[in-house]
Amino acid sequence: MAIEIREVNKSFGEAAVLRDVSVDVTSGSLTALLGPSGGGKSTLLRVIAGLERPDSGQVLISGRDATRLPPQRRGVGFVFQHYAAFKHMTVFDNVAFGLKIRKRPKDEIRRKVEELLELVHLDRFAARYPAQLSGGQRQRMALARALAVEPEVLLLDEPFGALDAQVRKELRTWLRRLHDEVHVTTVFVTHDQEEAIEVADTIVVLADGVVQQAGAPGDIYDNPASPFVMRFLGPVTEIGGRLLRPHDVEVSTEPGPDTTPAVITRVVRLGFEIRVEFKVRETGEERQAWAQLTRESVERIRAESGTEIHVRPALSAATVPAS
Ligand SMILES: Nc1ncnc2c1ncn2[C@@H]1O[C@H](COP(=O)(O)OP(=O)(O)OP(=O)(O)O)[C@@H](O)[C@H]1O
Repeated sequence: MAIEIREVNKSFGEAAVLRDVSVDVTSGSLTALLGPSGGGKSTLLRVIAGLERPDSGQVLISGRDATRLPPQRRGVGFVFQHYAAFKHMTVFDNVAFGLKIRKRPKDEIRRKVEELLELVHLDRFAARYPAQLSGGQRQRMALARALAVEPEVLLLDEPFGALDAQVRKELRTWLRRLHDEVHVTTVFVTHDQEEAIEVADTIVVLADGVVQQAGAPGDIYDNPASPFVMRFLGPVTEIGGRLLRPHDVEVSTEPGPDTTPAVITRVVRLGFEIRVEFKVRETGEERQAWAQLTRESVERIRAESGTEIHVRPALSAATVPAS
């Protein structure tokens, strides 16, 4: 089910939180709303859900104007960061809840819940209570509960936000796989660019209430529309007044066309990749920059502190003006 957000504006008092936001979410896709804190991600998700009414603009779900529909008539399921499970109910009953209030036949409920618990790898935990689950298991239960009523759209607000880094990583891989199995149109909010790049088909970068860029993760990473997006999506360094990815810096011991002289200040070995920090002298000023190199290239140029080098953006590098 496709979602179209058309020129949505939303203010709280004087503060404009969404400004002319237009986003297309393709049917069956997994879309990340990515951006810094306070950028408007949750508000946009709540507008899609029907929990906030936009001041102007439209939300179309499957081509139908849903702007004024109440949440329960939009066919959307939600999972929020601090998911409130029913503590007095077992995992099975938590997942069955939405089906019970819809008065589905008992047999159907059992079949459905068992199938979902298997899908989220909680089949062995059906009889437990939420307090007896780990944080990651509880989030998976929340997803199973949201999926139980077969929503056409699944909205996840920082679904793994409260969990530690290791569990987050496991759950993102798992979410991707789950999505590949069930194909429900999913929109999730995250401020973690790695999470967005790894999981999503499409990333919408939202900051200051404005869509800064939208596209496939690879496109946004390689062709950022602005210095802001470039910095937000990954590491950057600056050479010759341009921002580029540190793995796109070419380092040589000889000067060449368009190279800038530099002196290595530090070599940091992080496994296969090596971070080479250097001082560049440009227009009479000294600045720090760095390159991410492989072991081979570091050996080739005999990089160590004090080595004189010449740097330039690789020919294939995507760069944006630094300011
Ligand atoms: N109900 C509300 N009343 C007043 N201001 C609000 C309300 N909801 C959100 N805001 C403000 O709107 C702005 C955007 O908030 P929102 O939660 O959408 O951002 P976000 O990008 O999701 O941030 P975070 O990652 O911190 O959750 C913030 O400045 C916030 O304080």
